[in-house]
Amino acid sequence: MGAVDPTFIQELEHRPKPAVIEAHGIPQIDLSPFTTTSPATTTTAAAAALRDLVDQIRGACANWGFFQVINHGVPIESREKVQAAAKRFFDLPAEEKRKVRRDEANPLGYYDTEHTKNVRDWKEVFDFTVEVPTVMPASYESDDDEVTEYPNQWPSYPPELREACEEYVKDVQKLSNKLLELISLSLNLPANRLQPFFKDQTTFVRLNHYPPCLAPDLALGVGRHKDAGALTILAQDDVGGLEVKRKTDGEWIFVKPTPNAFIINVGDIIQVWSNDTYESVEHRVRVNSRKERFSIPFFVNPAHYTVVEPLVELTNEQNPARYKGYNWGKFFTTRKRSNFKKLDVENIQIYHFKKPDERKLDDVVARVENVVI
Ligand SMILES: O=C(O)CCC(=O)C(=O)O
Ligand SMILES: [Fe+2]
Repeated sequence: MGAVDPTFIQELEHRPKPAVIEAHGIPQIDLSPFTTTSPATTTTAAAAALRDLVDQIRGACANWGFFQVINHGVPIESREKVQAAAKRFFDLPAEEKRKVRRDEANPLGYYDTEHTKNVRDWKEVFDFTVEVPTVMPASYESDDDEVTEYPNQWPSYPPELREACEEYVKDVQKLSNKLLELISLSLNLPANRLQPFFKDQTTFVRLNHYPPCLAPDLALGVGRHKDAGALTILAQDDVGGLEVKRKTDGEWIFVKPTPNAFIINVGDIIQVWSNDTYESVEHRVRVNSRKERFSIPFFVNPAHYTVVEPLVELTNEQNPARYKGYNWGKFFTTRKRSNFKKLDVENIQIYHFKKPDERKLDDVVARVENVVI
């Protein structure tokens, strides 16, 4: 990427601030009580440690929507292999990378012109799915029931990329299952309550590369957004750039990299399942004039046919469902469509499925905060 094209330039109010505010208090959670024992623990001490862990998860999800985990069980070598192979891939000439370029029919593979909220992101990506095959609706049209398979497009160079990614997803998948169990427990649900939604999961992994940028004050690596899926398990390198919008005061907070930790954020689907007990949090990525940066989000997404709606156990007469159900596959394909083409319309959001009374309230909040939800 050369000089800064106007398509990358953020509106004044969305540009990164020169002064970085570092995160103090983003919870760091030690998963060892859960990674070394199973949830069906027997000893009293282990049971108490698990209860404490579930309390920490509840607090982090409710107050931040965002936390880091350590002692998560994913071997460091597994992550390092993907990072090294990703660097070799992104170092290739553009025409080589474009051999596995994504297109409208297959949104997996390489891509360098992604837009977030209609402004181009300063990044290039490589996407692949965890399940092979991954089944998705063939179109975003609500009356079209046809489905399609998304094939992964592995490059021939570097040859080790595919195996490194396949090993990595096996390890992160275990962490994903554990986190879903912990989140279920934290909502006072059985540990396996969310598991059935992921039988034919549409989980995918993205390798992000943010090249150095000549105008880090004007552009963003990824513009402000919330993750649409259930949960994101993010590995970031030691350069840093991720910023999270703090719930308490709306301030953008820099998430300082912690070696070998994963950053977990609650996505829109958990917000809906939990009927707003937990909220997905806006985040963005600033870029750097000198250093390139790599990150690897693992987007935990349910089966395409999942109707996403508040879980019945979490709603009652006093706390009625705040959302109408929506089809995950159709939601995803609608999003992809507007990513693909730079459409001058607002992207589909869970906000659009809020029940009328709730929506009115959100309109007021959005106006007060002056944000586009
Ligand atoms: O690179 C990062 O730190 C975050 C990337 C991100 O938010 C995304 O790809 O959805
Ligand atoms: Fe994100």
